[in-house]
Amino acid sequence: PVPRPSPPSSPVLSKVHTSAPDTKAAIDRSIPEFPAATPIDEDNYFRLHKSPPYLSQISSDVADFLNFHNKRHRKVALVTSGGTTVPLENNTVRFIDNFSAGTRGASSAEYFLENGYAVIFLHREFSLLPYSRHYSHTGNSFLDYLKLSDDGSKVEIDDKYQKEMFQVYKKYNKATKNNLLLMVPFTTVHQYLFTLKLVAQEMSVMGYDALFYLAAAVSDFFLPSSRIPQHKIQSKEIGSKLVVDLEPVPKFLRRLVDSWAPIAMIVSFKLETDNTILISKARGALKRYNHQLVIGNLLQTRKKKVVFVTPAGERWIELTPDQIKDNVDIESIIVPEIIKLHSQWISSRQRMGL
Ligand SMILES: CC(C)(COP(=O)(O)O)[C@@H](O)C(=O)NCCC(=O)N[C@@H](CSSC[C@H](N)C(=O)O)C(=O)O
Repeated sequence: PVPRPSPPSSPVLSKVHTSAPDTKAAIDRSIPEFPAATPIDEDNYFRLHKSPPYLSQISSDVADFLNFHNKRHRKVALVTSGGTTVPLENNTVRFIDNFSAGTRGASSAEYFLENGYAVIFLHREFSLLPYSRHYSHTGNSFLDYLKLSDDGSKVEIDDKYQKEMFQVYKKYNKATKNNLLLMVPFTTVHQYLFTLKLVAQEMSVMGYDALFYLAAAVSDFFLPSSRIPQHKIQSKEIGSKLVVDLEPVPKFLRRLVDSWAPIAMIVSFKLETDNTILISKARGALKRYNHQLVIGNLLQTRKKKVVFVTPAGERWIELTPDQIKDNVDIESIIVPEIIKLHSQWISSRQRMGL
């Protein structure tokens, strides 16, 4: 028997960082102008833009991770989380950001792990992470959870946090010790699209055991390499106003469903702020991309209710006042529902002999 590779002792962090501007991939005037969003030109985006320099590192981390879980017939969820940025200069001083704290993705990743899935967490670098989200970005410093020992000789966890932190740490420890969580960062929409395409294509080895859960807040417009200034835009040069001429981001969801991951189950999120258009926009996305589920949510109420939109119709999931009072994560209800749908998806494909 092939000796089992011993799992890494810490969450496999692709040893890459994405938040520093990649000034080397500077202006490339040789890249022709092209409208990025027409279906025919979508792949031009990938053909004509340079992929992030660290992608081969991520590719081997993902391949090892998938190989490890494929051998164990474990389902794998690709959870995307956080907002993508659109840099306005190559030496990025200004960028357009998409709102997302990363709660939806980080919390959902925990519930996928708790339900036996392995998770590739494709996340905005420095946004909320599974498990540590309970103690970061909370307005407190992590030092607020610590105290000095009675004899003052060392630091330890403050007693009032022991019980809850013990539960969180046990789950974190199980995920990391068993190589169940692979953390893959992005910052720009460019990095996100190249990495999503790479991971999606590698996940085809998982067949129907692959699930895509697209909670990242993805930019709809970007500044093509052919037009991005190299250095910080000088206000005196542009006079009183800055005019930014953006292109639509390639409709990657169409590429994901049609070509990168044609047999996996794909769940996307539709974010709106106007309740009167939420369901129609979610239905529109489902019809346009022909994937399995769109979860609609309003920015204002995203932590309390969401709507599942499938070809069969729509169904709201809403926390009760008691659940809100008890700080129940809505993802603790969403994720098991999705897992049920994933099992049904797999059996239906197997019944059809696909
Ligand atoms: C971002 C939130 C609201 C979570 O918030 P935090 O917990 O604070 O992180 C998430 O639930 C969500 O709606 N994510 C999806 C947001 C999004 O950008 N959705 C896109 C669909 S994916 S981008 C798809 C692209 N436009 C295309 O058509 O291919 C959209 O609404 O249009």
